[in-house]
Amino acid sequence: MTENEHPTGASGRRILLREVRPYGTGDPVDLLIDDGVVVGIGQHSGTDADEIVHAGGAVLLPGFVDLHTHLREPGGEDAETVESGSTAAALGGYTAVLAMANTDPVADNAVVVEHVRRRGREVGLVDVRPVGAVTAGLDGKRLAEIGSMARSPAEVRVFSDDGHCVDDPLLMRRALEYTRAFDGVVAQHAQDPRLTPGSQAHEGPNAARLGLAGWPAAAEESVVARDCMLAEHTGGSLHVCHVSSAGTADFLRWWRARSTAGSVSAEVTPHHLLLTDELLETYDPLYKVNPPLRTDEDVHALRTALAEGVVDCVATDHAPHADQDKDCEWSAARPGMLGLQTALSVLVRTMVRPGLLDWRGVARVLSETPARVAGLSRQGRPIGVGEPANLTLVDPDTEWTVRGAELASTAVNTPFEGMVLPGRVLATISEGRITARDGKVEPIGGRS
Ligand SMILES: NC(=O)N[C@@H](CC(=O)O)C(=O)O
Repeated sequence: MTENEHPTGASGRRILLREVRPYGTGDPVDLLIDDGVVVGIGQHSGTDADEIVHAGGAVLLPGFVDLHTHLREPGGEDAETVESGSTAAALGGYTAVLAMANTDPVADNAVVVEHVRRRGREVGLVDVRPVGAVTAGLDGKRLAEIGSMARSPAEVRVFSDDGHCVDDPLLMRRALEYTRAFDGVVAQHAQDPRLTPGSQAHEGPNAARLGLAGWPAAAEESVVARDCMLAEHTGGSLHVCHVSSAGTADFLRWWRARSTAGSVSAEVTPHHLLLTDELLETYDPLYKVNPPLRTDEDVHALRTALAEGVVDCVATDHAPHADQDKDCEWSAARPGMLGLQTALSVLVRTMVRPGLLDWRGVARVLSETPARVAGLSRQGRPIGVGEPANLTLVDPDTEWTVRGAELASTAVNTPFEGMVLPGRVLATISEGRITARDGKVEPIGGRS
């Protein structure tokens, strides 16, 4: 299948969205979709539609694209599968997700990435795009089969050792050079391992009080600075995963003002926009994550950087873990948090309600920029006639209580357990097919 075909299968149906507000502005309009494409925006009678969705003035956005999802298949199916993760993604408003390579076996060759892409198509709820590993077996020693993954039917464009840092500067340089040849991107988990041996939490007074080994922000900042320089030197494309510190944001601001070559994009996670290391007090491993939750000052710097476009997108780092890996003492627990079904709500709470981002800004950080970074030409498009119908309908006002057990993931490790958050996804439309509506995915059998 090529980029121009319909990854989740065009419906051939006519769907009328009644009374939607594209980007949350203006008077409500009706939007007509036919065979996967938006064919009309304005007033429509609805008499010739197969299906009508009454939106009541809800906000319409381009479908969300997650650059950083751990789907755990193959090898970690007790935490998540392509099917359960795709379900969570569709319910969270996503029409495409990039599936990280730290599976078992590692996605460092064409066979594994093709398997993941195929499973995504079989499930058919979101466009699942495998990320390829940068180094074989994520060992940081030699490059993975980057070219063969890029040329394979899985069409891999983003490469990452996420969970591990590509800390050898020569390998990082080679990866940036190599991926440049096919417009690829290296997504770096920036963490100097020599500065973070045995690290458990943000290095600061809270970790010290609890006797937890620290993960200093400098371990991230120094790698980001080095990699930006390597991107400029090689002309390659660097994507910085999960920016977590005020210092990284400051560096990127400075870098963007002076850089002349290469390309740098950066993501922040919803949890780093809301949560701080004060939560360590609970000693609850739900709050253990890599990079760690940091301070209030970092949270505010990250919000400002996202509003300014210095950090240019939001990615979930959705990291499901089975109960036995979270329901244990802090130091034995695996780092990571669920994120797909709460990302929009956390963004509404941290950025939209405080006036830091409007809905156009939300479309930019959740959809347009991630689609551009991933090279997905059918995603992150403007809402307009002739465009592919990858869309998300949002009720900005309704508040809901997060319950891990009610989320679609196999794992339940949400750090937002019990929190009341604003904003709900009413419906997700992928290539003209309703994939999620009113908190339920639409069965694939319902597709014509
Ligand atoms: N972000 C996380 O805390 N966890 C990630 C990998 C990682 O970055 O350690 C995971 O795969 O679980």
